[in-house]
Amino acid sequence: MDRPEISEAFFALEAHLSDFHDVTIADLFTKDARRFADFHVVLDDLLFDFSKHRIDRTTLKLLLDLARAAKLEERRAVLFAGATINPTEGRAAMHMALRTMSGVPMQVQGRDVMPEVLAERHKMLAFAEAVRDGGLKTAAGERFAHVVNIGIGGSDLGPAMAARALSPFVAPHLDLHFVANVDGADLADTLKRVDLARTLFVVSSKTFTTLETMTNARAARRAVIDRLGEAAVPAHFAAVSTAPKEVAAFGIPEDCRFLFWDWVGGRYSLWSSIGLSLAIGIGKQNFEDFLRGGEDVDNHFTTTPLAENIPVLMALIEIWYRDFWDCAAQAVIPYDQRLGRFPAYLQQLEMESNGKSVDLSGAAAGTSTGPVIFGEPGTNAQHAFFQLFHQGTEIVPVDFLLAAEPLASDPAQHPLLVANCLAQSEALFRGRTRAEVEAKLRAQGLDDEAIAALAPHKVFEGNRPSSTFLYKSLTPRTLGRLIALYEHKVFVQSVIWNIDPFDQWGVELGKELALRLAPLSADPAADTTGLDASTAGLLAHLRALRKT
Ligand SMILES: O=P(O)(O)OC[C@H]1O[C@](O)(CO)[C@@H](O)[C@@H]1O
Repeated sequence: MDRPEISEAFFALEAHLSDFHDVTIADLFTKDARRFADFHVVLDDLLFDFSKHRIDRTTLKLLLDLARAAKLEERRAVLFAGATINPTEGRAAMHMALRTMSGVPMQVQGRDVMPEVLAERHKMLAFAEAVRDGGLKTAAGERFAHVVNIGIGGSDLGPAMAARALSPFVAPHLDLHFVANVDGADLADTLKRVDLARTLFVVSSKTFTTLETMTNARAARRAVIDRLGEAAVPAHFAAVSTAPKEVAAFGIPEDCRFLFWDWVGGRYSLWSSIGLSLAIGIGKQNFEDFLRGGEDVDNHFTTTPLAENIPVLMALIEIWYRDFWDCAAQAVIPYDQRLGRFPAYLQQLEMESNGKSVDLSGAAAGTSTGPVIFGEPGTNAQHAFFQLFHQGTEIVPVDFLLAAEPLASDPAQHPLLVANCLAQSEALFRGRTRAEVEAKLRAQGLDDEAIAALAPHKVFEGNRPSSTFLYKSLTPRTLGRLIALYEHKVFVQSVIWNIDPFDQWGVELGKELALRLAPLSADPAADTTGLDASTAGLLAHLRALRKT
């Protein structure tokens, strides 16, 4: 740690670790009757419980000292002022403007962007409504029944995740599909599920150059031409991009082109016209409610004291585990089936943002940065990898997400879901001691020898941390809130780690090498001299396999 501005706060936390050598989360609950009362925050109907953590009041104070030492409030002001917060790309990161409903001025590098944001939002939502209500027709004059979003990364994960999360709000006469992979199977399988004559393709790409998206878009265009004729293309394609010239060159008419701007990062773009396919599905009002959810969190993040600020607390607690307890992973487990793609969405948001090892000055970061994020819906995850959470040698902090009321599903099953979610977080921190295990086995009639053999396998160490997000139901507004909470968490962490969370240079090398290798993979006679031995060997074997 050679960052003078935060080293004192950092070393104080390091020293404080020893306070937990023989104190467990269960002990903290026993000692402090007010623990839940003081270790949760409410934002409207959403409750964030952070009481089941290896933290006490001193930890929180020291973590907040760390945040202040890193000048969190000042950096937050820079972010919201629309200044150049992403120096390696010379850009602002002003996705918050996209969910500003009031139209108050929002500056990007000194210019109010709200007029163009509102105009584009208006154009996109009017188009979405027209597709939805049948005002906009197919080439043959019919209503659209299928929308296929073609995009990858931030141009796919956001709308795909949200379309699934909000499926009860999607118009029943519309099916939303998402094609991302350059593996032709993705498009081929989707084309089997749609009626091409009633399908709108939305080509979503910030740059409109991404290999996967442009390959799939051209293939979809060929499919439309083969089946419906060239003249049908303008009626069956729309596009969302920051590159209007490239979109025009693809043959998409002006009224089906939707813009966003370079100050919107791909993984923050769901709030922009990239949400078009979602907006077609859920309609204008629900999409605006979704934006309101994001705006709720922007207001909370900018106006709430740090000690009660949910994204700040989320960030600091995760940093506590990452940098002081050496926890390399963080799980997100929605007990909400429709949030099934939320962990994948967060993987891009968090790992593309904070998966960095140099700081803003280009020097080694000096601390561990972003953890591995993963997750699956509960209860499925319980039957897959929770064994490791409970008894493995890794400590994996967990975020549980739970709705108080189900939407469009059998309410009789919901208490079981709730019980499982609460049971898991309780089991994780409480554990089961050797004495408890032995008493249980004895009650089952086992003798001493059998008890001695079995007991070690049945002990749960406990003291395993988790947070719980409990909300009324998974509405558009709730989803907007959840996403924005995680976005701002990522930003807070980047400030403490002093890294740029808005660039993603780490994905470039693989893209370059793929372009170099593509002709070698396509042409069996192409010269592989100069490749490393493994890559050359794999290509040779691939060529041999293709001949058999
Ligand atoms: O929207 P585009 O330009 O097609 O890019 C897709 C994705 O590719 C990345 O640039 C890197 O893989 C992501 O950040 C982005 O969301």
